[in-house]
Amino acid sequence: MRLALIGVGQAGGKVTDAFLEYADRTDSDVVVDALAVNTAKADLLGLQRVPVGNRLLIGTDRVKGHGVGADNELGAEIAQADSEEVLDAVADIPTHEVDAFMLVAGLGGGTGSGVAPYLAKELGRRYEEPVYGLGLLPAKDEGGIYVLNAARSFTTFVREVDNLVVYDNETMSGAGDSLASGFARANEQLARRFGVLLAAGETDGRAVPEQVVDASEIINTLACGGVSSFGYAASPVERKRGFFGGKKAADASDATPRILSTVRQATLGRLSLPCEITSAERALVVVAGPPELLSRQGVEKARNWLEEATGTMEVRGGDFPVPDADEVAAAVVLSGVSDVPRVKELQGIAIETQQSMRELSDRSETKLADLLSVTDGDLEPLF
Ligand SMILES: Nc1nc2c(ncn2[C@@H]2O[C@H](COP(=O)(O)OP(=O)(O)OP(=O)(O)O)[C@@H](O)[C@H]2O)c(=O)[nH]1
Repeated sequence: MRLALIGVGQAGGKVTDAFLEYADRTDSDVVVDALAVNTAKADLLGLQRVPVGNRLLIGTDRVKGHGVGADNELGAEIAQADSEEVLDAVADIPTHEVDAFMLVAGLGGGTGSGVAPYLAKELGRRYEEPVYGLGLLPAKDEGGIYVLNAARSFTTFVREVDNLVVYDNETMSGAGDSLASGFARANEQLARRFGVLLAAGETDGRAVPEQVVDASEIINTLACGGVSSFGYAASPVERKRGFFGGKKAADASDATPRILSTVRQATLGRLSLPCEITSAERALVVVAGPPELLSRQGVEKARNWLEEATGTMEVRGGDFPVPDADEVAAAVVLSGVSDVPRVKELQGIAIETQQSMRELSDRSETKLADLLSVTDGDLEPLF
């Protein structure tokens, strides 16, 4: 599947950069073109891969290139005022080569969270290709304003995209990491996991899959709309070196159980958005690895297992042979999930935050009035 990627806000831009880095590294052409949209000039300057001409600074008359400071209502206003600029840049993308648009945004901030849903709406109106969102939820310790932003943006974004794939920053591994290195690793993992899925149908002819997962399989999986979660797991393959240093074929005796256990791990392990898997409407599984380890029986068994585990009949799947790969990897998409405790939790905290912000603002007004009121005498303001 070939994407036009639009990273919005700081997180959106960084994840887009990571996708481009992955595509370069693996010599894959899953990203047809990529744009980065931001209200903060510094964030755009910090990007490494998005071409300079594809970095769009919007809202300069309102925020002078300094970002919206986690105010996603302002982000949404700027999107409404300046979206033409972005849509003009999208018009330069060769859309005949594009299977879908994907908007990437951190939902906790102000720019990505406010601008991405509006762009989704406009793209949906103008293009036939599906418009997907990749939304990043804030981790639990990020604070009330981020959670409130995320809850409001989530509701709007889901409504405007054909499917919202969610990555919860709470699932980021690496407790001892600095924030920057934690994000960098999470972004790299995101790009790799998506990369396997997207590249599966874009074979370069070096190794042809038995069951191809092409763009239409992904589009049909996501066509039920709503929210998606994805999982990934990999099992390392031991390989001996041949006489001339090349890699020998891997031992294929345990190919079927290996595929099955990797797919189970991808589904039951840490999902990008933890959810009740039986609430999924559709599912997709891609098994990637050295061709000699991609047994047809293994892929079929894995698909049957996924059907049973999720209780859905609509499970698509296939293989993605990668000669010389050092692992067998499984990428699983659970589409249209509806039992997601984390979203309910987020909404609960958001409502509380909203309420206390209102109370605090009312109280501050009264306190200021108290502070300014003079009891003994009269103080005239200057004008
Ligand atoms: N996964 C991931 N999440 C990130 C990254 N950077 C920031 N975030 C998350 O994104 C949210 C903040 O969004 P940003 O993208 O920084 O904010 P913004 O959209 O640029 O908006 P403003 O800074 O308010 O103008 C927080 O919830 C962070 O946890 C990143 O590189 N990767």
